[in-house]
Amino acid sequence: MNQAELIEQAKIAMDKAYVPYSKFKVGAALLTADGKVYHGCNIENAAYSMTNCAERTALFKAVSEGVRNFTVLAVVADTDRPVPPCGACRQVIAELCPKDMKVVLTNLKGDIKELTIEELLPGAFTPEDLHD
Ligand SMILES: O=c1ccn([C@H]2C[C@H](O)[C@@H](CO)O2)c(=O)[nH]1
Ligand SMILES: [Zn+2]
Repeated sequence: MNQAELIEQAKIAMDKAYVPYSKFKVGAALLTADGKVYHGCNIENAAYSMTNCAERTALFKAVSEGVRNFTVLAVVADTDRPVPPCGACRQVIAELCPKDMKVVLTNLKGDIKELTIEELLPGAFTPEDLHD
């Protein structure tokens, strides 16, 4: 699957967003080395802080199926600039994805920004920091 196709998958995921409070839909599509795609959307809650972002929804779905061989994560929203993942998602991406994995940020106008998670969250706290 190429990048344009993965972005289309993220848009399909975006349509599923449950956003009665913010009305701000976000979609994510996470590609694995064997070509599987995990969709994620943001899922809000009346207890606002329980909201789960699109990026973490996709990652948690995959990890809950024992899948970790991620190669690209695409994220889309109707933003002026390519949608930047929040700090919480950056931390979770840093934990679960390879340092050099491509994160493709985009918007509905077709602007695209490609970054690695190392660039999105330099010097992240990682599992290695827990060891002696
Ligand atoms: O990268 C982002 C940024 C925001 N949101 C969600 C959280 C909330 O539901 C809404 C507004 O912040 O957008 C995401 O899912 N991903
Ligand atoms: Zn987030």
